[in-house]
Amino acid sequence: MGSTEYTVTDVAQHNKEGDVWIIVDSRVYDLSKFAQLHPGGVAVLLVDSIAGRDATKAFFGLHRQEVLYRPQYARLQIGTIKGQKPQIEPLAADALSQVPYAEPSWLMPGFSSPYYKESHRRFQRAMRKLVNGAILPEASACEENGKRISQQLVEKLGETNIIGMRLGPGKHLRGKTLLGGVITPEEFDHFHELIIHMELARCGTRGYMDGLLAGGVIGLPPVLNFGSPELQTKIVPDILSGKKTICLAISEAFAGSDVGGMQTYAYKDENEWVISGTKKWITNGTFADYFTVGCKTEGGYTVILVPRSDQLSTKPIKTAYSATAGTAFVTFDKVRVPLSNTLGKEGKGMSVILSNFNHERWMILSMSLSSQRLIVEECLKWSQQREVFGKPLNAQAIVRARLAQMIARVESAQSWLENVTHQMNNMSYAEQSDRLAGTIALLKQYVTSTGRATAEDAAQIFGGRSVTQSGMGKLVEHYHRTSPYDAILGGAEDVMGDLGVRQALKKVPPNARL
Ligand code: HEM
Repeated sequence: MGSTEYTVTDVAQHNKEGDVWIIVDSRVYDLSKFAQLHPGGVAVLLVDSIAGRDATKAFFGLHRQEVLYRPQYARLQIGTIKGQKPQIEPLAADALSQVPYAEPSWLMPGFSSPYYKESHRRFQRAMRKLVNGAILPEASACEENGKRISQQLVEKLGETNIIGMRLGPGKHLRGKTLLGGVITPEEFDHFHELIIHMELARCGTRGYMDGLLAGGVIGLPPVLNFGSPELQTKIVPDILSGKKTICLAISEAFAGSDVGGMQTYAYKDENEWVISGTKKWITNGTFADYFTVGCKTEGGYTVILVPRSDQLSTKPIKTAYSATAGTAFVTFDKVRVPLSNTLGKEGKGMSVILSNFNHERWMILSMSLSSQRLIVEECLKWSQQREVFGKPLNAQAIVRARLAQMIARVESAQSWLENVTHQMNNMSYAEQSDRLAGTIALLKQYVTSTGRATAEDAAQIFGGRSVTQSGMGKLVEHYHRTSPYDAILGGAEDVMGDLGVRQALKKVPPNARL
């Protein structure tokens, strides 16, 4: 990157084929050789309004600013315009977006919140820095190439105790150093956990977010809540440190939201379970070392912890999102595990499975909402920088009307989510199962259905750019393609709505009358 200072007149001399300079945001670029390689073609760079001119507006109408920071393009900069300073700079790794509604209100200057304390602010800053520095680059690469999360990053998640924190507060965090010591285990609550989920989702890489050990967030709690102390001592430390991974295996081709339809069967042989059957859509299943498996057993259902073995095989399932999630079809062929691997009481597995759903759904909807907010930010920025019919896109009333709906959706869901999170902080696990299952189901339905409405609005605002996987609309394309996942995983949207209402109806007093 050159540091020479030029005048606008100097740049204007370089305005023909083989000798093209342009200005973008006070930086001078020599495109003479690059023009022939330009992905947008050479001709667009040679027109009178571009070659030798300030092309800032044209550039930002067609490219994301990150293009300028890619090393192969950054070196095209030969200097700057004398007396001018760049106005468009990348944000620092821990910085907050200044775009209204791009951050939840508790992070916006001048706003306060009854829920968040100083420890949450410290934690949020550290988490954002970690996500932008250590996670986002790998997330973007893996989302595209389909490779699983690197072992190096898994271990970093272990070392910072993010793996443990994503399970929520509890004794598994005792004595641990959280995110380099930025907060103590005693301070850690569900709002810190919410921050982790929401910061991670800002990567805008839905498949990778599942690949980032989401299987453990749903597969390990049954071990922590229902496994014997001996079993916990044997497997939990390795999982929390990132040496081993675990996933949850409940759904089957025979049973999705109707969990009771599962056919994977376990019978007892002396002091072992013998398990046969199949599981489908198992997140992280392609690489997990342990499987928390829902089985039909004599007289009911039982949840059993199953280590990977020769009798357990996994194969990848191709899905609409990235293979980095490790979505698997799992086959159990007379797999034998000790009876001591039972999680909870034999025959009482359904309550283990159902109570586990609340935290899973809360995590999914938190991440889904954060992804939705990212799309609101994309649309606010784009509607400002994109000019159509000689005016910014947001000069159109219909665009502003869509933005109004989008903002209202994320803000209302955020308030509801923070209320639910506050309740989680003040209820035991059993109380949450009893009192929050319906509310969380309704909130999940709300977030995922509004998410798809937002995806549609964003697609209209981005037009053709919303259907290409690179360029200006890449996050919108991704969200539009992957947001329906959240409406299915952890319980289909329609079932969520129904569950929420049925739970409420159960509690309508029999003597209630108008
Ligand atoms: C520093 C100067 C420039 C660099 C490094 C650059 C680089 C790129 C890259 C990498 C793409 C592929 C799409 C993407 O990744 O976003 C692209 C596309 C494009 N560029 Fe440039 N470009 C530059 C300047 C310009 C200018 C001044 C124009 C003015 C008209 C222009 C017009 C286009 C067009 C029309 C496309 C295709 C956009 C699309 O498919 O939606 N580029 N450019």
